[in-house]
Amino acid sequence: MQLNDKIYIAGHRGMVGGAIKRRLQTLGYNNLLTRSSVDLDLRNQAAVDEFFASEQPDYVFLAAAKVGGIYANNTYRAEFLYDNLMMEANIIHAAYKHGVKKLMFLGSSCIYPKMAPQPLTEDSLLTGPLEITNEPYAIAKIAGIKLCEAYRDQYGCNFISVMPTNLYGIGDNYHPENSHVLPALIRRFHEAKEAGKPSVAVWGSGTPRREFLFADDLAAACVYLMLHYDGKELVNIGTGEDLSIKELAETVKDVVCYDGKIVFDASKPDGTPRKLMDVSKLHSLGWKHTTELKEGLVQAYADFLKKRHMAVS
Ligand SMILES: NC(=O)C1=CN([C@@H]2O[C@H](COP(=O)(O)OP(=O)(O)OC[C@H]3O[C@@H](n4cnc5c(N)ncnc54)[C@H](OP(=O)(O)O)[C@@H]3O)[C@@H](O)[C@H]2O)C=CC1
Ligand SMILES: C[C@H]1O[C@H](OP(=O)(O)OP(=O)(O)OC[C@H]2O[C@@H](n3cnc4c(=O)[nH]c(N)nc43)[C@H](O)[C@@H]2O)[C@@H](O)[C@@H](O)C1=O
Repeated sequence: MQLNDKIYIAGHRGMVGGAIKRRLQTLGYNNLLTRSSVDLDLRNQAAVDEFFASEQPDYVFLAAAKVGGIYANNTYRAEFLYDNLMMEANIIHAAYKHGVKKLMFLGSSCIYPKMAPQPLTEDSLLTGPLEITNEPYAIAKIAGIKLCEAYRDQYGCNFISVMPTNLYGIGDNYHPENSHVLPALIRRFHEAKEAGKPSVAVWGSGTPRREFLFADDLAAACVYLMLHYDGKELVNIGTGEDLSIKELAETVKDVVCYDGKIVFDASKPDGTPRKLMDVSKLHSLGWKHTTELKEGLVQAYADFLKKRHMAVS
């Protein structure tokens, strides 16, 4: 990937797309192509084809998707399947049709079977049933992986697939119901502190375990792999360390400086008991994360406060 190559970041306004854009600019890649969903609805095949025909990107980071936490995935099941299938199919086909040199598809750790041996290796894909709460999203992501593989097999396309673990950081989604656990807890502990509430409810039992990677670290991994990896096989991207939801809640409580109690709401789903990624392949390719959870949480909370202040001013 040369500095003057035209690089399309699908989903540049999102947490991951924004981090990839920052990373590319830091490295001197300034021929960047972006469109918001208002200007280009990626579910519209004709619009996507026309966009690729007129813009002719050389590289594509496919970070656009319908994304959310366990409640959103389990509530908007049709949208998570349809929107993600349409976006990925349209972009992957247009990339082939219009001669894109290389495309990176972003999947997710939820593609692996609910009870697969931990840590999750890339070859455990399709070896068992999926977690029900995010099965539509997972099926869409698996289809994206298979599309990239099939276009490589039939047309020789250099399309690679990476599987990020749970992510957080600058520009995260803090929606009270639809967000992922980490941003949800930042917001809930902050609002409880502001309101002087005696306790904060955390969904589920607190026993599931999750791995969290700072989004700017993910972006660095994505650019690194776009530059150095051309294989057909998946690459997991994570930290290789996890913690329980209870431990996460206690850490967020400390970062936000909330002094009330934590209570667990058993009426909410736990989801997958654990999804720790095996990142030995990523490490063997020469990349390792640098931002540890506590440091990333401090940066994420600062970003949350900045955006909140901007929203009310
Ligand atoms: N967040 C996480 O924990 C994880 C995320 N991932 C993957 O990383 C990628 C990015 O996730 P993340 O940044 O968190 O998600 P965000 O929700 O922050 O961003 C999603 C982006 O997709 C765009 N988008 C959604 N629907 C459409 C549409 N119909 N047409 C055009 N653009 C659309 C949005 O554009 P706009 O803002 O213009 O509307 C937005 O910029 C996704 O592929 C996701 O599956 C993988 C693992 C974990
Ligand atoms: C990245 C991955 O992320 C999603 O999977 P998930 O990791 O299960 O999603 P989550 O972050 O929403 O929840 C993790 C855990 O956290 C607990 N939990 C506690 N309190 C809150 C809470 O307030 N909000 C949420 N959302 N969860 C909470 C919750 O009960 C569960 O045990 C996939 O849908 C899919 O998007 C995907 O690929």
